[in-house]
Amino acid sequence: MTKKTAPDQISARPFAYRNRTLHCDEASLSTLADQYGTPLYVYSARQISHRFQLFETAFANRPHTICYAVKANSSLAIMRLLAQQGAGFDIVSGGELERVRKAHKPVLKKVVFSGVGKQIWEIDAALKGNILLFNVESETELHLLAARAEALNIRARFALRVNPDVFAETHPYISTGLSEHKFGIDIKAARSIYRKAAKSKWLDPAGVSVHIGSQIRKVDPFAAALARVTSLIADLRKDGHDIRYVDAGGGLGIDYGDGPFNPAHQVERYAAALAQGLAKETAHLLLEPGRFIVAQAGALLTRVLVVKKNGAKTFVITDAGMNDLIRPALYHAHHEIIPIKRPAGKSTLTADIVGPVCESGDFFARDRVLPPVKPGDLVLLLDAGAYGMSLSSNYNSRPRPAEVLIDGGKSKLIRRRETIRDLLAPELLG
Ligand SMILES: Cc1ncc(COP(=O)(O)O)c(C=O)c1O
Ligand SMILES: N[C@@H](CCCC[NH3+])C(=O)O
Repeated sequence: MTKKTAPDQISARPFAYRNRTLHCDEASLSTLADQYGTPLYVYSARQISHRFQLFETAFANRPHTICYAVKANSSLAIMRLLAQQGAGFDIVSGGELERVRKAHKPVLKKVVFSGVGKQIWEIDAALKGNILLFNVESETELHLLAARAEALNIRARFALRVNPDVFAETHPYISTGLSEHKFGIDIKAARSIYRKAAKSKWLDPAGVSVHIGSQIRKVDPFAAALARVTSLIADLRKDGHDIRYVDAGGGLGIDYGDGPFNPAHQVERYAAALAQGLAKETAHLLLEPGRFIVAQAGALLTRVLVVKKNGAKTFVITDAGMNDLIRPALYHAHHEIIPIKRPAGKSTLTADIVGPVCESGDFFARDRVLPPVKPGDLVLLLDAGAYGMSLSSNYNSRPRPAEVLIDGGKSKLIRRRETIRDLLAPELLG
């Protein structure tokens, strides 16, 4: 088991040079590449636990449950690590529910279920698992939930996920809290929907939830969204509903650049903003952080296959591609890229770092200045622990990477590398 570390004792990233070789905590990345091959996702259990504890500490003064957002990194081993620390989970599918069951079954009672298109089999499985809360995103879903609850003779605790119409100042693809987005229910319509729902004995209006987007660095939008939710809760109480939970969603951002970043400070500012929005509201607070917990704890280790020039441009082609880490292609996201062997001199190369996939969008960085590299060298893409492996695919029939967790100086394989046989297994020649 990972020991709890005091918030100020560890740096924002677990990757650092020791004797000129990059390590993840005590493990040499060059040794890991030899042992497990590349591309390889590497995570620090210590950093994940540390981030979780930062959240616990920042919210220690009020009743709360941290429901880690499974979509950020759905590894069973990482989920188990977090469950052992007391985490609940935010899920968005029947598949993620099954992951919770497999990682640590008793934690089903700390699960909240979000998502705009829940299907009957998913609702049934969650009702039977007696999860904590359904975050309902439409009236259609509310009717379906009531019908399934009646069919199974299980009363459903629910929160409406309200859309507060607050701008989250993040990439448009990952902003969710404006009325133009598909997520949630217009906050102005919520009160009357709770009134209607309360007429069904199969529905328990137990909470209100909100989630305004992801990778949000400024904390004011969280305060604004929560203030609107708090005022709704006051109205719902006047209407006689027994609201016990307020779900503030996830979305706290990290620093993907090379500047200084103080995670403890960031989560404290976030907690203060939520406290401001909640004012005197004392309902049990649910939090759904994903990225903040796992992004910087993980990185993608890859080997350079080719260095080539096309006209004026230099390309560094690695054995990882956009199918392994799609964030740069999808959002033009920035990931720092560093060599595993610390460079001796000061000379540099300006190049596009790209994968082998047959798409021009298959890049990790464009016109990036980095120390000279040659085929066979290892490089590391930082901050890839969230929305890396969980967004990976088999495009170009490429088996997905293996994953290792570094814990107490030891490396544990937590997902073996896929094989071509794995890829072809579900297919039928017809
Ligand atoms: C409902 C919900 N909760 C939590 C999260 C986790 O967000 P993040 O990883 O930004 O903390 C997301 C993703 O944006 C989400 O859609
Ligand atoms: N996939 C996004 C985050 C999406 C959050 C999910 N609601 C990212 O990589 O940054």
